[in-house]
Amino acid sequence: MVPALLRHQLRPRSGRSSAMSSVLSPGGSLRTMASACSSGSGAQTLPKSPIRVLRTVEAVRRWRQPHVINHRSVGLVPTMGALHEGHLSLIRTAALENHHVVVSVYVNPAQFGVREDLSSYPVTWDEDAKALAKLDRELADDGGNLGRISAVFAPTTEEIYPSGFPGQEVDSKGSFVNITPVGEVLEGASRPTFFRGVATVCMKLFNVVQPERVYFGQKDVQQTVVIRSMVRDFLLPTSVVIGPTTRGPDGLALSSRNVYLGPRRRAVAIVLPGALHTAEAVFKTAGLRDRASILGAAHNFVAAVAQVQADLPPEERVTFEVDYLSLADPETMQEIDEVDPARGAVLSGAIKMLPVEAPREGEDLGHSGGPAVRLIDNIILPPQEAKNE
Ligand SMILES: Nc1ncnc2c1ncn2[C@@H]1O[C@H](COP(=O)(O)OP(=O)(O)OP(=O)(O)O)[C@@H](O)[C@H]1O
Ligand SMILES: CC(C)(CO)[C@@H](O)C(=O)[O-]
Ligand code: BAL
Repeated sequence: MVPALLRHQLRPRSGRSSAMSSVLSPGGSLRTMASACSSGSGAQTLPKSPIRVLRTVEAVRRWRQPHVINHRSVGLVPTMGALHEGHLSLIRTAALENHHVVVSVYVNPAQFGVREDLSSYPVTWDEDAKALAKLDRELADDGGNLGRISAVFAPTTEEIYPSGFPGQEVDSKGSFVNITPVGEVLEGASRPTFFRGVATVCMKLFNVVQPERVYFGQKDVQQTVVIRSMVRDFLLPTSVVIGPTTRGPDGLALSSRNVYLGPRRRAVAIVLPGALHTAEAVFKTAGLRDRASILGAAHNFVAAVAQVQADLPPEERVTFEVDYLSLADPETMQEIDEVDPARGAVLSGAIKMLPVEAPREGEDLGHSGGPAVRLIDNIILPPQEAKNE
């Protein structure tokens, strides 16, 4: 059987870099968002655009109702804003397949650990609004699309968590959705409240928007497995569509958090896709299937890059730590010793780019002064077709 994750891969598109100019705090973003919207006909819209901005659960439900009656399909693209070409590619796919596309923009506190970057997470509402308006015009001009961006759902935390601010501690009480064991390994091991927060907010977004289809990026591969499991196990009436990872010209996966890197660390961050590609080649080109050979190649690649950096003077050097390099089953994300050709596998990794130890004068260290940045990436090793005898 071909695992579901692998059946939904789309062809990759290349992307632009994700430089974000205006960076505001989450609180500031809401004020900016409100003032950035025009409200000529009563409903708020993005500037110079027909895209509605819906801020409440009730407003989404009111907007949604006639589309249920008229059998118009809705595709939801959940995001945390700071939009880049990866997000836009998901929206393009959603517009091909649905009469209406809803993009949610919400930095969900429940998925950030207490010591994570909730307070500095990049918020670029003005740029996001412009990117969405521009994309919507592009979608309208292209006759091949079924729909356009009909609405942005940008709720407040009061709307999404009516019982109060969600707990960020592992033992917090509250109404949470837990998807285990898939949510406990890899990203879940490093970020113990992460998938609880993701599953909880996605359940809420799906309940509010009631989309026929939801769109997620392969960049966050374990998240796609968690969401698929949630949809299956809670019998949710929505289809999960996975879009390919959009990369910069250097091969680095686009990510809102790349803005933290600054040029020096960005140049070295490609160690992660490099390691995964090296491991992929062991499987694809050398034809080896065992864990030691595949992941050994990735670890050797990383060690070689780390050595090059260690030999540089501190004002040129970049340091990083490998969180994990993994070879896992595509349906469960559990580690495997050997790739089963009928199932394929997911090669994934996470690295922490450490702060620059000796900044040069005037050096651009990245957003928020260049804190440690955790980056993730993955490559799918697809199942091999059975040969016809
Ligand atoms: N490079 C990418 N290619 C395709 N999809 C992406 C890419 N980056 C993010 N996505 C998808 O966009 C959706 C929203 O992601 P999110 O807003 O967290 O952006 P992000 O770039 O992943 O941010 P972060 O840096 O916090 O991980 C998710 O489904 C995510 O997988
Ligand atoms: C799916 C998501 C929008 C939930 O907050 C987030 O985890 C993300 O952006 O990948
Ligand atoms: N794209 C995943 C969101 C997060 O890391 O919080």
